[in-house]
Amino acid sequence: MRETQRDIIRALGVKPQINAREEIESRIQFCKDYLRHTRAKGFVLGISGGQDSSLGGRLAQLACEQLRDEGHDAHFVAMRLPHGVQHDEADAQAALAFIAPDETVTVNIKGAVDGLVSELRDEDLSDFNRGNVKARMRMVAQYALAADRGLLVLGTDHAAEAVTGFFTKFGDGAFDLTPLGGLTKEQGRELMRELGSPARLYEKVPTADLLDGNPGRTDEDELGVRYTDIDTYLTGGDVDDAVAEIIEGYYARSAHKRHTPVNPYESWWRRAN
Ligand SMILES: Nc1ncnc2c1ncn2[C@@H]1O[C@H](COP(=O)(O)OP(=O)(O)OC[C@H]2O[C@@H]([n+]3cccc(C(=O)O)c3)[C@H](O)[C@@H]2O)[C@@H](O)[C@H]1O
Ligand SMILES: Nc1ncnc2c1ncn2[C@@H]1O[C@H](COP(=O)(O)OP(=O)(O)OP(=O)(O)O)[C@@H](O)[C@H]1O
Ligand SMILES: [Mg+2]
Repeated sequence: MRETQRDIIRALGVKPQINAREEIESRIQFCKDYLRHTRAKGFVLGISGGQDSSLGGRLAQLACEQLRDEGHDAHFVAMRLPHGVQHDEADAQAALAFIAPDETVTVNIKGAVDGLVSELRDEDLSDFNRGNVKARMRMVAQYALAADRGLLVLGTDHAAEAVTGFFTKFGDGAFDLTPLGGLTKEQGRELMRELGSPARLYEKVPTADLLDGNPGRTDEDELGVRYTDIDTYLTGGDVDDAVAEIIEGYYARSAHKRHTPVNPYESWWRRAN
């Protein structure tokens, strides 16, 4: 195994193999423990129709149900946050049916995104940068609801995204806790199967779906590397040197996304590439 590969695996806490049932139970327990520790009243999470939020949402719903059975207050709010009309709304509805959340709240973020972009008076804001505004607007919506209801905001960050920094800083990268930390994409899929999810939710091609000009653009197309290769790398397997170098390049460039913002007392960034 490459030395950098070993360091990354350790830093992200990836296990080469998992027992899906045990992972489900420990991650639900983590959500329950954290909620009780903070005395918050439950969780909120944006539900897109993709694998990650379907998994995170179902784990959160199960955690809240178990807490209620144990006599505690706990409530899960699934947030639908379409930008206008979502091309794969049917998948989002299938995700909601699978999660069976205590409550669903829908906020169309398009008006807020358009309003902000027009106030910026930057006619040339690229589709790419506008996409990151969408991800941050979803964060704003979730935190507004969380504050109003005394909830915590869940994230869906996991090892296969953390390694490349493939998330919007302070957008979907902003959350109070993520139950999926350390998992590869395939391990997430194993948990979905174990939870009895419909196949369409975990067989769906991953997409950030942030571009007006290219709806449903696949993550793999944008990244230039396949999740199967990222997963192989993260579980200690061999990938082509060229692939490993792409992954390690992403990891180095995105270090700032895996740290709290720097201040004059910090020096980690001086040792980073
Ligand atoms: N070295 C450094 N130290 C501290 N801060 C640094 C920095 N370099 C950039 N920055 C800051 O970071 C900003 C760039 O980061 P960011 O705003 O995140 O933007 P960026 O990384 O350029 O774009 C986000 C990427 O994540 C993908 N994404 C987003 C959302 C969801 C998903 C998904 O999988 O569903 C994927 C998206 O498709 C895109 O490729 C810069 O504008 C700058 O403010
Ligand atoms: N249209 C949307 N409605 C609600 N939440 C969204 C939407 N798009 C993105 N999100 C939120 O942003 C998170 C990051 O998106 P990401 O694409 O990584 O996850 P996903 O869509 O759940 O799964 P996948 O990565 O397989 O597409 C989602 O997990 C979800 O919480
Ligand atoms: Mg997605």
